[in-house]
Amino acid sequence: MTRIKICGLTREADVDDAVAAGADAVGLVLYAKSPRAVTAARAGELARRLPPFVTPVLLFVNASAQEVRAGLEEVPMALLQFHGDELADDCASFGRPFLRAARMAPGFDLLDFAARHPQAAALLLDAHVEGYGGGGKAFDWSLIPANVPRPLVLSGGLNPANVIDGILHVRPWAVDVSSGVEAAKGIKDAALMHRFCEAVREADARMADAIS
Ligand SMILES: O=C(O)c1ccccc1N[C@@H]1O[C@H](COP(=O)(O)O)[C@@H](O)[C@H]1O
Repeated sequence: MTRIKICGLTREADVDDAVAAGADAVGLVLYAKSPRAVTAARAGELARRLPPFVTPVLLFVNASAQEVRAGLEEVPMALLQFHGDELADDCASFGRPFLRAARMAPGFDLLDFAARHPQAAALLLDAHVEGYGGGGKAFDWSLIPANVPRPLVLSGGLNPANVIDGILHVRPWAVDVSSGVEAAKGIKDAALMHRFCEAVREADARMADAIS
């Protein structure tokens, strides 16, 4: 079953709608330059709405250790997502599992990147965009080598219309979406979140059919 993360939530209603749609994880962006940025305190408020078995993810871009710790004080059980130029040892220094974003572009060596980030729980594959992420841009999935030795989270420009193809092509552990389920930057659309999650389940059903 492909796990689903919906990222960039800023409002209580969007958190509730993401959970109702079937999200396994919700992302809270602690990066001041993002249009989806929330403060650590706000991330705490939003994360405390989550029911059991839905994971809060705190997203950072080149944050200081102090900023990461401030986020963890508010959301102690968070999974971390490092989406900038962070060093491997720094990502691992908080004693929490983390996703390490790789910025996919022609010539990028994902196998080398995986080897340089051995402690990452999973590699999150995003398109190389200005501003680090959340750009709504897909990358060429054929750039992903076979046998990357880590669970993969496919992201970058996913939406209800292309996520089935993405899953069937990449077979990731999870998918992550932000722009593709928004009514406006930082404002999620409940119907699009539902359609996205339904599409993921459809992809899973097609993969199960192909096996049987
Ligand atoms: O969401 C943001 O604003 C953001 C800012 C800086 C780095 C990452 C960000 N979001 C992540 O970007 C990818 C792709 O998002 P999209 O679906 O293409 O909009 C996703 O992993 C978000 O978690």
